[in-house]
Amino acid sequence: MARELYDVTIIGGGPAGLYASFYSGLRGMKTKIIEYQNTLGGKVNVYPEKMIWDVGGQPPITGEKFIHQLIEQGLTFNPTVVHGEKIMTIKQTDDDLFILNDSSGVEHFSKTVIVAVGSGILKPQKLKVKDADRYEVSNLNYTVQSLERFQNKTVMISGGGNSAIDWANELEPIAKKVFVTCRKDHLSGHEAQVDQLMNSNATCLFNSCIANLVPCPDRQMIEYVEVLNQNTNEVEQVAVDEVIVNHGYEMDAELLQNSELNLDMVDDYFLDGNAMSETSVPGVYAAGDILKHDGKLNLIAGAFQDAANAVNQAKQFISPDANGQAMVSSHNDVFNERNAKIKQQMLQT
Ligand SMILES: Cc1cc2nc3c(=O)[nH]c(=O)nc-3n(C[C@H](O)[C@H](O)[C@H](O)COP(=O)(O)OP(=O)(O)OC[C@H]3O[C@@H](n4cnc5c(N)ncnc54)[C@H](O)[C@@H]3O)c2cc1C
Repeated sequence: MARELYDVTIIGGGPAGLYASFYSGLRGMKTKIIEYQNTLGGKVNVYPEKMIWDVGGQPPITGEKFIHQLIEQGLTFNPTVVHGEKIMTIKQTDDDLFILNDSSGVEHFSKTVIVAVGSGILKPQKLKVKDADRYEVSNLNYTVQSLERFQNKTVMISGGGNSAIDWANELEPIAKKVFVTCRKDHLSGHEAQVDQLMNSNATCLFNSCIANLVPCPDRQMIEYVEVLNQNTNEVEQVAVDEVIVNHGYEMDAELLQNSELNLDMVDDYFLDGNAMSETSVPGVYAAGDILKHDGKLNLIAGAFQDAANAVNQAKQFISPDANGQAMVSSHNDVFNERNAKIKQQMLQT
């Protein structure tokens, strides 16, 4: 089969990858996105019912609606989308093209690459307690797919980071009672969220962890959680309806470790880049959670800026005379026809 060459291939279809796809279309680049999951949206799929408040100009919106908007925008210029394939390696040819090998053995050819793999393939860190996996089909949760499930329930959340705090704050007003068990003597999250939680009716059990899950008589569900206080060695039994575990994600670093490129890394996982989204390999750019640089903003808003910078760099890598930045969208010819249509619709309503 003849190889089809793309200007840019984006690995990862989360917020960074989808915005990069929009922006590269805006810059007239032939674009492909390759996503391991069968759905786009990245990590936001972990929190479809959480309200997102901190994307500029965007009123509070659920994760699910936000994903729809991201996808609609990301596919504006009809990029090629490959679902359900994991990119295993990236290599560079003698004529300075990139070949990306996917898990089915297919090779993808590209002039530039944008790595937007976030925290890699999402694998939640499991609760390391005897028989925990048995309750994954009943009341042990690693994600919150529906708030309704927790309404008027007693919920034990294990974890002291941003995700655990976010879920505790989301669930506290609707649950009967929220407990948070945290190994440290403090919560490690954004100040406002920590303050909100500490001033709520949720009970935070510090210096403690889940030591044991006690099942109902039929052994199908967790009835009690045994919480161990690591300072006193006392064990408290808490009756629960649901348990949520937020111990972070295992980071799948295979792609960058297996690739035959001299990519500089941070902490053996992240790409050590700069504020222009460049990596140590010309032609390979990065955006979103995978990229570290001095001005990094670890939010969706930061992923968007990285993505636009990555695309602008990729454009100049291919065409050194191209502008360093795209024009603002209202001045961009590619939108003329679409703007006219939208204005016509506005006049008709
Ligand atoms: C519970 C929770 C709540 C959050 N709330 C907020 C919030 O309110 N506001 C905010 O701004 N941010 C929030 N965040 C952070 C935000 O979700 C991330 O910053 C954002 O998703 C990063 O986008 P990304 O595209 O870089 O990575 P991701 O969203 O992680 O997407 C990366 C994609 O790459 C794919 N991928 C990985 N490896 C490969 C491979 N080898 N081949 C093919 N595909 C691959 C993955 O499957 C994934 O779909 C929250 C995060 C969590 C966990």
